[in-house]
Amino acid sequence: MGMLDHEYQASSAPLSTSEFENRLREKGHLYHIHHPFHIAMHQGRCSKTQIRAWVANRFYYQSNIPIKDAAVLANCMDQATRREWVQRILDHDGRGEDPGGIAAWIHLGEACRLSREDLLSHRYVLPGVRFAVDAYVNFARRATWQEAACSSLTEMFAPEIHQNRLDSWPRHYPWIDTNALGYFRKRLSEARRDVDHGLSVTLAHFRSAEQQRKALNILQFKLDILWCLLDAISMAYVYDRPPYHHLGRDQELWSHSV
Ligand SMILES: O=C(O)c1cc(C(=O)O)c2c(n1)C(=O)C(=O)c1cc(C(=O)O)[nH]c1-2
Repeated sequence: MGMLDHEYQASSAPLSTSEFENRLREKGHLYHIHHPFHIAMHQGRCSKTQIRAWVANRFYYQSNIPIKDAAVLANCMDQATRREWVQRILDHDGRGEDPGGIAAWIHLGEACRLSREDLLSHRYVLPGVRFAVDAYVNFARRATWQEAACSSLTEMFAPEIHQNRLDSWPRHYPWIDTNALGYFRKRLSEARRDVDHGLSVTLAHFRSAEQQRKALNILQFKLDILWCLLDAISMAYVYDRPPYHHLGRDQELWSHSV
């Protein structure tokens, strides 16, 4: 298992809270910010088709985050936690005057010349992306709410990736209206707030050495999901191996309706 070995070694002494937090944060070296597709995107090496493919596929993740958070609420008997957690659903679905994150992502899609219908139909969602995202939602359905809170902690590493996009996209992809990057701006503060809550739940709940190892493995599972998502996109749009490529294709984006 190479670099992951330490998570499986039996040890009975729990880490101190700060050591445990450090170990969770060290997982940042496996964040998808280091995936070759993301590096190419930040360096301006993505084609318009590759950007469109990423935006259309990532929309499936966006669409499922509120479903995932509703599953967390459904498993949580603690009213104080629900009061705080429900904000995550409102962040994405919006409320009152606030159109929310899903609407902001659709705006991004339209700026990339994808229609609302292209996004909402999920017609460009690759099977590998679907499976990875569904695994996250299904995990939140079956896990305890504290385990699900722990799985959201990849967001510790998200502000940096959103900031990178805000910094590099206007330079590299001037064909995308910068007003459409509002989603990334919005997430900078929302992700920090989510992490404060998710981290306090995780540090308080996972106390024994065994539980701490479990938490680290849950975080690894979530890192795997994000990494697999980009692997699926790379397979189709970098290596030109979309599903059923033996049939050939005559369109810009792979679509499940072919
Ligand atoms: O753009 C990204 O790289 C990225 C990563 C993640 C993440 O680390 O899970 C989230 C988001 N964005 C995001 O926008 C978002 O709303 C979000 C919610 C969650 C979660 O696990 O509850 N992760 C993420």
